[in-house]
Amino acid sequence: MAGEPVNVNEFEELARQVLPKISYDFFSGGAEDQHTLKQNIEAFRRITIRPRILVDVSKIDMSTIILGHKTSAPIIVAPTSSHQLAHPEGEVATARGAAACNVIMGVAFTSTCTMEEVASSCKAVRFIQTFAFKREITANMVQRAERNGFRAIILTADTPRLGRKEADIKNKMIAPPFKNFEGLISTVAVSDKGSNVEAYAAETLDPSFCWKDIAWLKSITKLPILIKGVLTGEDATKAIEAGVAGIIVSNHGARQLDYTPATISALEEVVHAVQVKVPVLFDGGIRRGTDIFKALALGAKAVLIGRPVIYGLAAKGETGVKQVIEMLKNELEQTMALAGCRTVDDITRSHVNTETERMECRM
Ligand SMILES: Cc1cc2nc3c(=O)[nH]c(=O)nc-3n(C[C@H](O)[C@H](O)[C@H](O)COP(=O)(O)O)c2cc1C
Ligand SMILES: CC(C)CC(=O)C(=O)O
Repeated sequence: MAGEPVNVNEFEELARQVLPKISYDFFSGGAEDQHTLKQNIEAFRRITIRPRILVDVSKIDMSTIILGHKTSAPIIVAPTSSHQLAHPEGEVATARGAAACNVIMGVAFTSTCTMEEVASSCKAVRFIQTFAFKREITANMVQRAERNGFRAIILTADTPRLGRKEADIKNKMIAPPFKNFEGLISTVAVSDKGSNVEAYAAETLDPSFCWKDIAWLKSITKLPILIKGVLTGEDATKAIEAGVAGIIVSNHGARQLDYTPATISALEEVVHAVQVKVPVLFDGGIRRGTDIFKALALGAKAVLIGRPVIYGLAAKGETGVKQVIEMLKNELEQTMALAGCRTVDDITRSHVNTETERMECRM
């Protein structure tokens, strides 16, 4: 690619050039046929924007408040693992990039820098992400999150076991050391059969964890809990009953169950079930400011960005993370101006048309 990247897709190309194939495959891949992986992006293309003209857009304000924290834009860095496979400074560089843009940083417990290292590296508002781990691991995570100033817990609930990413199996992907587990689990044996990430999962996850166990998690922490991986109205209702502080509509970047819907197609069902009782956040396939605009129009309070941030990190470290977030912010600002929305609250359902409305027009 000639010259500097002008959009986040071009950062993916830069990352592909600098990363070893095994790492690029790990970051970019999805489960099995990767049908949902493609749909997460394709489904955005089927939504059109209904702009309004002659609105005073001389000043655009993208700021918003998420769980009481003011951010410069409705953008959160999604919790993703293994950042040192992308860049030696790992999650510390990512968090600094997020802090520079004044957006919230999601830190995966399966990070390659420790929670403590990330916490002391920058002033970003940080949320810690955990899986349904065995209880002793969760209890340790909660204590450390509270001690280190994390502001919320993201419970990723779509992973009772690991999705099958066939590229990782073929490549015999070796997970980097997940330092937060030190002292909590025995050293994970390297499997010669395929990805050793599975060995980690088997040793740490508790597949019997279910809705009633959220009461236990709530009993051991004062931090608000966001539940990540909700794709249906039924589960959104259960999440509200369980008393979560927010819901993240996500299919884990299409890395868990293939043939789940594109997340943007599942968003409205969840938003309707939630009835504004808690904020609904969204991730999966956001590559443009127009995608953020569409997700907000369909009811999301903010979006999480996964792979583009990793690609920025791989290409240029902290600077790349910052550039990716700034690009998305600039594109959102441009979209808001051209669609006639001065603030994020001005973006409404009537600013987009989905396939459903287009079908109705034809009838
Ligand atoms: C390489 C990679 C690692 C991930 N690791 C985690 C993780 O540790 N915990 C988690 O909840 N989600 C994880 N995710 C999912 C992201 O949080 C997010 O849901 C997804 O990346 C959003 O889709 P996008 O990549 O299209 O933006 C991971 C995603 C990727 C691509
Ligand atoms: C270590 C893995 C379980 C991280 C993850 O969630 C993923 O790779 O999708």
